[in-house]
Parts: sequence; structure tokens; C-alpha cells
Amino acid sequence: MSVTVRVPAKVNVQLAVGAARPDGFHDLANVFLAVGLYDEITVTPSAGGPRITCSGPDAGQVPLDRTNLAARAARALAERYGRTADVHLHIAKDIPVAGGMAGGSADGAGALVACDALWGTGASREELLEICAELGSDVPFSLVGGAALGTGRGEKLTALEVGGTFHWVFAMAGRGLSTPAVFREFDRLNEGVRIPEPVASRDLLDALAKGDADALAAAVSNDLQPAALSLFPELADTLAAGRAAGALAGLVSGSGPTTAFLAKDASAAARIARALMASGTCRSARVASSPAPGATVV
Ligand SMILES: C[C@@](CO)(OP(=O)(O)O)[C@H](O)COP(=O)(O)OP(=O)(O)OC[C@H]1O[C@@H](n2ccc(N)nc2=O)[C@H](O)[C@@H]1O
Ligand SMILES: Nc1ncnc2c1ncn2[C@@H]1O[C@H](COP(=O)(O)OP(=O)(O)O)[C@@H](O)[C@H]1O
Repeated sequence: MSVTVRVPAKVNVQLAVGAARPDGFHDLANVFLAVGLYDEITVTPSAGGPRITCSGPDAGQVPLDRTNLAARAARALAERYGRTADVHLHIAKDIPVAGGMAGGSADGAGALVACDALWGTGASREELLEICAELGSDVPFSLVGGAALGTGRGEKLTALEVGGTFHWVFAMAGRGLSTPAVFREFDRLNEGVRIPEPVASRDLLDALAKGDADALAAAVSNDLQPAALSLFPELADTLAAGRAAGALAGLVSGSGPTTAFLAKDASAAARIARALMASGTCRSARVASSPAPGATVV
């Protein structure tokens, strides 16, 4: 018997970052939007687990040891229910690794939902969300999907209304960026600066609720973008190429280095993806639409 769960990637349409907290994290106003690029996690009973395998174009960059977020999720749920995590977890990975699209978080949320279904723990959604928050700031959103405002370090979620489909192009970079390194660079760039409390933009939330791509394009923002560009200056060329190809907006996705481009419709997205591929400023370009559902048993 096995269970397979499909989990989406995310883009941050707003990432407002506050000052570093005493625990090293930053308070955020993090507007998450789930996008239709998915990892699939399949769990099968297997003695001596958790054992991890991974397939897909970026599989070589995924750690297969106990640090893998899917393995950590299985152990966390097993511990809570007084059992051993005797499972094989296979990750069919389509979300770029270390790309600012929460692929590891998706695998953590997916493994949790898959093990929960396999073991029939009867855990409540609140309990699962609590375990998600222990695994990482982005993991609760991977579970719920759709669109949500994340406050605190991004783990406290309020669901948001989305009134239509948004069409995106994602440009994958030739290497990854470390999330802690990008936050450290944010601190360095803002040394001596008084950083305001992060708040969600009213215009942005309205644009999401209306499904208005032009209004969303005018309102997107990412406070980590200067830090990501400082560590990875070539991303400026990718952003310029996507905008020149007709994107309504281009921004770094979360801590990067994936860049996200909002398109007017599906055919504009396909055109922008082709132009980005031809520009030589990225490793690959993919189209995807949002919102997408959260972790779902398939
Ligand atoms: C930046 C964001 C935006 O959604 O995602 P990515 O773009 O990396 O996917 C998130 O805040 C990343 O969330 P996640 O990848 O789950 O991070 P965590 O494991 O919780 O934390 C990793 C490290 O990032 C930094 N961190 C993370 C979240 C936060 N609110 N403040 C921080 O300073 C801390 O240095 C922390 O030790
Ligand atoms: N299941 C997983 N998939 C990908 N990366 C993982 C996983 N588990 C742990 N990691 C670690 O998390 C780091 C961040 O990866 P990822 O979640 O893909 O990017 P991001 O945090 O930028 O969205 C990776 O470099 C890797 O070391």
C-alpha cells in the first residue's frame, strides 16, 4: 500500500521584511501565492526508515539524509504518535531546488500529509499545521496552498481571496541561493537603517481579490530582492530580459534566485518563456498559473 501527495511551489507576490528578531528570524508580511509546479511525494511502508529517494532534473542537489525535510516531517509525525517512521519516501521533484519556490517545504508538507494518510493518525489540521511550523517558516503554506498572508516569521497564515487566474513565467538560474545567506545580506545592506514594521499592501490584496493582473503587477514587491541581486548580480539581466519580452512585472521569487514574471494571459506567458530561453540569461523558463491547491492526496 502506498499514498501519493501532490504539493505546489509558491511565489511571494509581496515579501515585506522587518528587522532581525532576537531569535535571528525576521518578522514578515509574506503574501504567498501557490503556483502550478508540483512535487509528488509517495510513501510506502519500509522497515528501518525513513529512507528517501528522489527523481527529476534537480534530483542530484537534494540531500537524501536525515536533513531532508520529507524525512524530518515523517519523523516528527511518528514521534508525536509514538511510532517509528518505517517508510520509504520517494520525491518526484519538479520544483527547482534552492530556487526560492519552497520546494523543500513542499516535500515536508507532502510527506506529512502522506504519512498521516498511510498511518491513519487522525491528526487534526491544526496539529498538522503546528508540525509544519516546527519544520520551517514556509511549510504551513505548502500544506494549505491557494493564497495566504503569512505573518510572524511567515508561519501564521490568513487565507486570501483570489478572484481569477494569474499567468506566470519562472526563469530558473544556473545555481541556487541560500535563504539564510540572503537574509544575512538583507541585514548587512540595512545596517543602521530603521526598518518599518512589515505590513501587507492593501492595493496588492485588492488586486488578488479582483484577479486583476495589471493591478497586481503594479503592487508586487520583494524586500529581499536587493539582497538577492547583491549576491547574484546576473539576475538583473534576467529581469531585464523578461520585462523587455513584455512581462507586466518581474521580480525575484522569495530569497531567489528564481525570477518570476507576471504575464497578461497564457499566450503572453508562452511568448515570454520563449524569449527568456533565447536570451541566454537563465538555465530554463517554465510557465505556470496560480492559484494552485495545497497538499492533496492523488
Ligand atoms: C524567504 C522565504 C519567503 O517565503 O522563502 P524562500 O524564498 O527561501 O523559499 C521564507 O521566508 C523562508 O522560509 P524557510 O525556507 O521555510 O526558512 P526557515 O527554514 O524557517 O529558515 C531558514 C533561515 O532563514 C532565515 N529566516 C527565515 C524566515 C524568516 N522569517 N526570517 C529569517 O531570517 C533564518 O536565517 C533561518 O534560519
Ligand atoms: N526535500 C528537499 N528538497 C529540496 N531541498 C531540500 C529538501 N530537504 C532539504 N533541502 C535543503 O533545503 C535547501 C533549500 O531548498 P529549497 O527548499 O528547494 O529552496 P528554497 O528554500 O530557496 O525555496 C536545499 O539546498 C537543500 O539543502
